[in-house]
Amino acid sequence: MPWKEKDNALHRDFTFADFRQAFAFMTEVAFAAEKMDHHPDWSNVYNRVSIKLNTHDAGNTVTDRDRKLAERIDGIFARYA
Ligand SMILES: C[C@H](O)[C@H](O)[C@H]1CNC2=NC(N)=NC(=O)C2=N1
Repeated sequence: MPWKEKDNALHRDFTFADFRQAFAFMTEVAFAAEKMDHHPDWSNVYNRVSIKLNTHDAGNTVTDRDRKLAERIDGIFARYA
């Protein structure tokens, strides 16, 4: 799973064919985040999405909730590759 753990967070960047694909991915991730009540710190520039995950309630450190959301994000991304 190509996430980098750095500065108490998981990081991964994603690239898509175009903006619409990137935004469709973000929409699916948003629903997964809502379902888990665990939300990403992310940015989007055209066809690129950068995601950072940590747990605010644990003092902005990496917890299993972040690892679980990262897995779900990878599963969603696999359908865009
Ligand atoms: C009130 C709400 O349930 C909490 O703020 C949830 C929401 N989403 C969250 N997302 C993340 N990344 N960390 C949290 O601690 C967290 N807590």
